[in-house]
Amino acid sequence: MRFTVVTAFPDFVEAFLSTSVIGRAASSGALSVDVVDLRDYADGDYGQIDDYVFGGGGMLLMAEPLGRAVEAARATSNPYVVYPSPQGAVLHQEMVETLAGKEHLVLICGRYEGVDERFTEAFVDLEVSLGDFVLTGGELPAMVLIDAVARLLPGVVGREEAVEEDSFYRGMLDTPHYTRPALWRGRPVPELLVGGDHGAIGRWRRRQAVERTLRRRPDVVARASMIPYMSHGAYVLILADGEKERELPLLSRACESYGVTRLLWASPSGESRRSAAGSAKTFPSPEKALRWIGAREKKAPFVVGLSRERVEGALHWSQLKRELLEKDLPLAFVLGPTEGETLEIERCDAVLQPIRGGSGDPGSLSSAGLLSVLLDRFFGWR
Ligand SMILES: C[S@@+](CC[C@H](N)C(=O)[O-])C[C@H]1O[C@@H](n2cnc3c(N)ncnc32)[C@H](O)[C@@H]1O
Repeated sequence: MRFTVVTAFPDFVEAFLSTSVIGRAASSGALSVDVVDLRDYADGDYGQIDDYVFGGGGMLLMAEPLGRAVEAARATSNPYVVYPSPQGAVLHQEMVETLAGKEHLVLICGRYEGVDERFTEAFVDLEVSLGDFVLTGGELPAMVLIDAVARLLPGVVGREEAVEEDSFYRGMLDTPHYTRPALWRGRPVPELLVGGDHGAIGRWRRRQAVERTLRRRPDVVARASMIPYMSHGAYVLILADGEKERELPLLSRACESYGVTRLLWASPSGESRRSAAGSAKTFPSPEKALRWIGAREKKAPFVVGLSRERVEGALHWSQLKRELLEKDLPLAFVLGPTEGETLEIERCDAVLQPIRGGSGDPGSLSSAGLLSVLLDRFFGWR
């Protein structure tokens, strides 16, 4: 992957490259960084790159030198141009992952009042902010972007799994970490971590990650997949009807894609539709299906109903997601019958608000469509 940093202060960026892990990765060839001096694209001997803001104010980087610098980068590739700016979208890990998929990033370092708006309109693909505060220049944000993107590239940081365990990689914050000594100023390391039971350590870490995310950044939970953090299985129970019977292969594929433990199929009328159920496990009634989950998990499942109609007390999915992570129980999503009959709410521990598209009509989505949206909200990650 290639980065081009366009800056009026190349020494600042060069110093970072000569000392950091990222700099070493650049010299080993894992990535390449060109630092471009904006003055090389200025007019005249003096190399003017900035001027006064029209209408009053401080200085601004001029559009022409910036435009020429990007055009020079474009002569060799088709780069994606990023302008770090306090007015951009606030940077987060998913954005970093998207940027890591580009072949060539050109990073434009603003200074003074920023850059001429016409340059942004004509050349910039994305404006990115580090947060709601103002720095003196874009060099630090450019270095932050290079660092965050580069550590996702193979061979840049030593142990690749470490990247996958970091905060936000799978949506949750990282677990707490400890090193020697095992007792420091009267504070011991959690005992389980010094024993060698890696299964128990894994479970403890996942639980810690969930608890600290719920405590510190509950907003992040909406973007995380629950599956890697659940101590029990996640089941989908379909209450059979004609539409779902036709859609069974799609329902089944959605469950597989999102890592559902088992798809269960129950006929509310009590008759067994074994022939229709395919890979799903068939039960003559929803109660029997839920009891089967309880016996398998050694704990009764938390039953969540999805209804197409508005039900009093129904929960928003993001609120329910936080509650489910807190409870850490086996989970059964129940997809109710399509028409007529409503899901028997008393069987459920919680009911979700209906999934609505822009038209506001949940009836226009197929059962497989509804299930996919539901699974993506709880088990997908962004
Ligand atoms: C002093 S700032 C300009 C601020 C600009 N007048 C404004 O209020 O939006 C100079 C440069 O620093 C960089 N910068 C400052 N704060 C930033 C932030 N929070 N995120 C990303 N870049 C930032 C930008 O490249 C910006 O052009």
